[in-house]
Amino acid sequence: MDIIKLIYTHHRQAFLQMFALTLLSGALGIGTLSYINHYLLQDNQLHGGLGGFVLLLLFYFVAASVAQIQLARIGQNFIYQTQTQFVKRIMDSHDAQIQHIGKAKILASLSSDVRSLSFAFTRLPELVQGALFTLACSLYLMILSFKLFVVVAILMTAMIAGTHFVVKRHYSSFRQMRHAEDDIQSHYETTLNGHKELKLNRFRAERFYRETFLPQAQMRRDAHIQADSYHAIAINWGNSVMLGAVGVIFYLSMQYHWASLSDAATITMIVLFMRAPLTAAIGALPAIMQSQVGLQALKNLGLVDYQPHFHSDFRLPENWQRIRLQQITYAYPVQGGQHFSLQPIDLTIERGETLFLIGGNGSGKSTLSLVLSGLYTPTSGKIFVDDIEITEENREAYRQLFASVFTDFHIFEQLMDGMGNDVADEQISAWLNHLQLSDKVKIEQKRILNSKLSQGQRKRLALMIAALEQRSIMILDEWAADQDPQFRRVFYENLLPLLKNQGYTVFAISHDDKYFHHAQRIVSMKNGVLQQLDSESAKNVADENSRAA
Ligand SMILES: Nc1ncnc2c1ncn2[C@@H]1O[C@H](COP(=O)(O)OP(=O)(O)OP(=O)(O)O)[C@@H](O)[C@H]1O
Repeated sequence: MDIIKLIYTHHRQAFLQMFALTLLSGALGIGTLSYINHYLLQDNQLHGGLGGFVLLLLFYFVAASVAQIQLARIGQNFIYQTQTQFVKRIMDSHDAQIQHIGKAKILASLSSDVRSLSFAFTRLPELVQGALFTLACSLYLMILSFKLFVVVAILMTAMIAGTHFVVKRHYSSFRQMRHAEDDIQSHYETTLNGHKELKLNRFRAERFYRETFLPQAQMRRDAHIQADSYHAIAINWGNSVMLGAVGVIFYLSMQYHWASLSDAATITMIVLFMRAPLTAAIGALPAIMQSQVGLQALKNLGLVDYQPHFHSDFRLPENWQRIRLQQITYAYPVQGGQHFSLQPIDLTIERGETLFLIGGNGSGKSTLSLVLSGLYTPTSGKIFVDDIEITEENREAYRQLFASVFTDFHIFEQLMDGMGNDVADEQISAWLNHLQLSDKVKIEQKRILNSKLSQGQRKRLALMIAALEQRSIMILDEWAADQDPQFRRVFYENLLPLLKNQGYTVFAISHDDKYFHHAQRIVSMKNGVLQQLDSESAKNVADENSRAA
């Protein structure tokens, strides 16, 4: 199974430890049974054997407990590793891939697949223990009575074959369940993100609930019931065969003298002793199969492999002078028969300039800013920093030149500069002043304490966070769109010049034609085609866009 291979390849030490511990507790269990048969079931040895028996029992208790505790420790470490590595892999994956997969699928994987993998790992010892116990017990049985061993082996084969038959059906239920999980996660998100709309329109709420959500929830419930039913059948089939074996052993021993009474009692004990681990092994199968489905779902996400480091060794010159885009294109994957692509773009950005990108809705402005920042890898064309071409080796270092406020920005409460160091309190209060947030935002130990602000205020906070990073180039995607007219003016007339004076290169997407004269240079985007403009033609483009709107 892939899951066992994965654990063995990536967690070999833990797996071998677990195997050895399981073996030890199994061997001690069998040893105890053999002791009972050899000493306690023989009348003449009874007195001499009791002390040794107590010692052996004590040893079994201590060793089995230590093994179990150790197994729990290994299991929890595995869960910790799986969860933390998954989050790091999300961080390292390409932004375009994350957008393509979608939040709902990733969250479903985090909550369902990572958990099922971890759960399988903790159940794996039971499977291994069950298999080892069965093997060891069979060997011991063979020594006691070969004929009874053959009978038990036939019954066990029937049991395993029956279980296998049921388990195969079980697997398809898991695949159905996992499929429903993605949809349900996305419906949870819709319920929370669209809460206001659903509250205001109860008919929409009712239709969403009845027509979209309930069918998926029902499908998941039915698949669960089916899976649980198969599981119950497998367990009870196993139990029944084992109990049947006890009856058959006594019957054959008493009626046909295949074994003495004491051997029959020991064989029965062995069979009953085997029952618990074997039932546990069968019980572990669903978790292991579920993890197999989870493992496939995780693979399908296409995240990059786990890397422990955060930084590449590559550094670009801090005093770079120009960034040059040469024949850059970017094509989104085809969706519903349509797909947008940037046409070959040539653009040079000089260090320290303030450049505006304008254009109508859907023309490709945000796409270009994402390509420029290195978050999207161009489909074709080249990017140069001075004369250094940006490739896979230095793309990570290239991204470190940028700070941004995109339209879907996130506010991180911890304030830091672009190298991850604390920023001076004076710088923080200066930016709070510039952004007229001093009375609104409380900061303690370089942490923002109240980020529950209006949308316009949150965007000001995002600008402060980006500015404090002191990266050489700043991308602002329609930053002023949520600002009131007074602060919009402050932004264009005071803040942009301030950023320029502080040495920032600003790449701003803007629809505010009133302020176009504050740009040193304006470029316009139309249907993915980029055009350089003077401020007069920029005004004409803006007029055209507003007439079209
Ligand atoms: N993740 C995506 N997958 C596929 N197509 C996309 C994706 N994101 C955007 N697009 C398409 O790319 C085109 C350009 O989108 P983009 O967001 O770059 O436009 P924009 O100029 O920034 O628009 P706006 O002014 O409305 O923000 C749009 O037509 C859109 O349908």
